[in-house]
Amino acid sequence: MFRSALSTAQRRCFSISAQQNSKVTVLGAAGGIGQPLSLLLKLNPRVTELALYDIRGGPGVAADISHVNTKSKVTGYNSGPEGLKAALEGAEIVLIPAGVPRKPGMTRDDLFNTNASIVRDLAKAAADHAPNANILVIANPVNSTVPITAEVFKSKGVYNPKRLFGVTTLDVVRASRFISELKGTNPANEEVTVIGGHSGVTIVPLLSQSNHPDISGEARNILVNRIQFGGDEVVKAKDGAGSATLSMAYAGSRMADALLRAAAGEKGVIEPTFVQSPLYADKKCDFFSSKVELGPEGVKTIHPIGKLNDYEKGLLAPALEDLAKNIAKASLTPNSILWGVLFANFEEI
Ligand SMILES: NC(=O)c1ccc[n+]([C@@H]2O[C@H](COP(=O)([O-])OP(=O)(O)OC[C@H]3O[C@@H](n4cnc5c(N)ncnc54)[C@H](O)[C@@H]3O)[C@@H](O)[C@H]2O)c1
Ligand SMILES: O=C(O)C[C@H](O)C(=O)O
Repeated sequence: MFRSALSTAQRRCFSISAQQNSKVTVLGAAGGIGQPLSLLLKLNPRVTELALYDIRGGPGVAADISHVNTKSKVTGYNSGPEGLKAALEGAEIVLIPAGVPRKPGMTRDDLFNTNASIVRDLAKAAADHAPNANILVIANPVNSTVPITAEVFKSKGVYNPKRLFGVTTLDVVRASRFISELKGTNPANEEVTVIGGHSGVTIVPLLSQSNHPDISGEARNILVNRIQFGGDEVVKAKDGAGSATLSMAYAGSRMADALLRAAAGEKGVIEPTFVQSPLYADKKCDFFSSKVELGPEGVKTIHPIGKLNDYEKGLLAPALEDLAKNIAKASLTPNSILWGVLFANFEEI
């Protein structure tokens, strides 16, 4: 079952005995996403050291995962600045699933007040102790937590837009699976470009660029809606016990693996991801998810969106409107989380 969930590229890489020395850090490692994500990273031979941090339970999860008989070293850290520093130092990749998940009836934006400060504080530690790492933000609302992370790194003078990623891989994973269910095909052969952001209408699947540009009418409406609101499907089914964790762990592990392969010199590694992007900067969307080619320096090339049909243009307009608001919120909220950054910097002087 595990095998069939892996992409061809991932299967290939998982069977390679890699020479890389790569420390990967998970912040929020004891959570619903953190635990299976850490397990999948333990199975990746490109990861040589796995550092697991959480405000509670990091060392326990690390002890458990460390018994899996792959070569990587696993370390777990207790809550606090010392543990955080040790977890981050020397990291090539830092994944941040730390944060509160949704309950039924909530939007991802409703998580802003809680998660913005969690991500801000972890980003501050990452800027201090792993300024050159690839930072992969999973915590919601991704449309806002990524710009917050950028502001924190800027305030520390270490911002490199090529190294900051909002993880939107789950949208692409869902699109591939849902279209394969509809068409009775193998999802491994179904690639659907998904652009925009990571919440509701900001998620824009480009079916016209998939293997099935013919899907239209009510079937298309239903499929697009399912891709846009796939997260709600899981939140509803979990009935108060959180949101997607296992599929997200798979998606996060796929994104981390793509960066590790690109760092090892593999060419043509392309993943959709939410990065600082020129594509719709004129619409106040300085961050945008699209196909991005990865390289040893992180972002190598942001691919153009390609041709959209009228239906997709109709999806993109409200997506850009919402996304611009989500991005602006990261710096414009009255009780600006950036005050926290400035205050913290002031305290250090
Ligand atoms: N990007 C995506 O596609 C995607 C998909 C699913 C979930 N998410 C988001 O990921 C986040 C985590 O979801 P989950 O289901 O794993 O939640 P969870 O509550 O199961 O786990 C969160 C973990 O974060 C830890 N944590 C909280 N504050 C912390 C801090 N300051 N430092 C370190 N660890 C801290 C908690 O102790 C907990 O173990 C949520 O915000 C959720 O909305 C994003
Ligand atoms: O839906 C959520 O809140 C979690 C995540 O963003 C998802 O898409 O599953």
